[in-house]
Amino acid sequence: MHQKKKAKTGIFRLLEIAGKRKRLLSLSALLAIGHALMTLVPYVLVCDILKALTAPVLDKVLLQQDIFKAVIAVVLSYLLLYASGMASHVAAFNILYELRRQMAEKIGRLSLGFINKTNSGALKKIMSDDVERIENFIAHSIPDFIKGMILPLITLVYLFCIDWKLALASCIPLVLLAVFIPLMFNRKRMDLLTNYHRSLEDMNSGIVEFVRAMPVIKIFGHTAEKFDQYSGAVYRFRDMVIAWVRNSAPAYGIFISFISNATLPVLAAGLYLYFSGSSTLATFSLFLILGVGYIRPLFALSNLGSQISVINHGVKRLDEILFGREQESSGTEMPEGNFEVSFEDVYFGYQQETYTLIDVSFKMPAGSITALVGPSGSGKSTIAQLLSRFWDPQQGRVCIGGKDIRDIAPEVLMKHIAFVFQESFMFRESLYENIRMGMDKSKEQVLAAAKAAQCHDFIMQLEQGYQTRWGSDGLHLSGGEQQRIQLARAILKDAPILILDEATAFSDPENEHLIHKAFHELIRDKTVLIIAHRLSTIVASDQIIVMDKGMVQQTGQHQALLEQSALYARMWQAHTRAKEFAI
Ligand SMILES: Nc1ncnc2c1ncn2[C@@H]1O[C@H](COP(=O)(O)OP(=O)(O)OP(=O)(O)O)[C@@H](O)[C@H]1O
Repeated sequence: MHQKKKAKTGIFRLLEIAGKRKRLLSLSALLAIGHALMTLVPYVLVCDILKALTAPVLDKVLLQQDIFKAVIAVVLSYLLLYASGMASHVAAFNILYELRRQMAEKIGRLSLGFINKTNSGALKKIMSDDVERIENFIAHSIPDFIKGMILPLITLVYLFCIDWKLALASCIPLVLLAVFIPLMFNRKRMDLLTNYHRSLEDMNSGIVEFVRAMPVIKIFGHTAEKFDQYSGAVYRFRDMVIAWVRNSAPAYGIFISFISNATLPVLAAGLYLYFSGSSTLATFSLFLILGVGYIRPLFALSNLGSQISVINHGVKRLDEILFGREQESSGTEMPEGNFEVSFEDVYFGYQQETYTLIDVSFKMPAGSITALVGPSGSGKSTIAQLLSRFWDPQQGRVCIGGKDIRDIAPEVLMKHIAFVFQESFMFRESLYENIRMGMDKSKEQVLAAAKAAQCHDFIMQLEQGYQTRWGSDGLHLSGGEQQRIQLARAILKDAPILILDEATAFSDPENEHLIHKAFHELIRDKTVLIIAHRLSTIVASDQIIVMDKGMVQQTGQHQALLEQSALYARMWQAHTRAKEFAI
């Protein structure tokens, strides 16, 4: 079982993640410090040059040497910056790779239901955008932060060595900043920042939904209403930004003006000391440059607060996946050759307080066909999802061959179950790979499955046949053709237990005939669970389970159910009437 350790949060968690590349990051930090030192050298030399220029006799050799040293320092400073950036980027991209790999592995161990429920856009955002931000922070912000802290410190030490009185004057803006910086990072501002990110996300999701759903919105004439919903999110974002700016502007303004006007105390003190004869022009000039310039790197720190807030948000979402509850399994083998499925007193709810399935019990003998029917929302798909362990029941057991599926290793269970979904998921690969799906099967087996699923003919009509890439220009497969590819995958998998979820829902009459041919090939000798709305497709099933409001209302064969179940009889009548209407 996954033990959730006492998790670090926010920036501490990020440093923990970054710690995996401690050596490279330390190297980057050392190089960043070297760069900071080198950037100081030309300024120090300016002081020497000024001294040389104001000396009674001009020492040209010394002057040339200083200029040469300054050029070397500038070159070295850039080389060190480059090396530090390289090291931090290599570390960051390795961390990025590691995080994405860990997340992909973890997603494979999370319950399929969790993945199904978590919107794919949100998962993409976490795996792509949030991880990217972490890379950005490690690659850029950590070196900037080190530089921002070290450079002022070294400069001040140096300045104190030259002239402690002028150095004290240079510290005045720093002291004032120390007072005002906490004002910038107040609790309210941090809350506003969190809300800012939330409303930004709302607005982004709003626009994606608005654009994606445009055909439906137009057909149903909801453009104005949906636009209002979207523009509502935009207005909320605007209000949020205004509130944030209002809160931060005063402290930020003070921060910027201190940095920009840091010259004043040095200028005043420098003029006084120069005219009173306690300081030289060279020293005064040095303080005018360095005693003011040392504050500039602090600029980089001014954005740190908002960056940390972004990172906190991203790291939290990342950890929701990395520390997400894994499916429990004591993981043993499948019962040898016995593929009878049974639901025993199963209670299941998506939310804790309400049950979607209530005391569901039934048996599917090995090699038989069981159909689930019932009104929309009665729990048919949920039963299918429980059998393939998308979720675990809160009470009761789902068994294969008498063994609780929680006691079967997930990968072993998956090997024995094939699921034909309502929607066809196609991958950006060749049609051949779309059928093979990484299974260890020969070319002959793939082709045989495609033929049995009635795909072979339409695939061979394509210019590149099986090598045609899904997503390539000009390739269009109808819904029925995509479903037949799904059936080919299931035939190729040849799993003993098969779940068909409304597999004929999208087909046209010609496709339906082909799909039925493929079906018969697929279901031979299998334990089959079919969820079908078209009752005519399941009249010959070995048993039909009538579901109503999450409960098994009646179980039996078609003829018997017509007499015993009023609900089934009504559904059958509605179905035959619909068929007559269609004729
Ligand atoms: N991921 C989910 N999270 C929360 N509730 C869900 C989820 N999936 C389904 N439900 C709810 O569970 C109930 C049963 O849904 P289910 O999809 O199992 O019914 P169904 O009989 O298959 O319906 P349909 O015939 O319309 O597909 C419904 O009220 C549905 O809203």
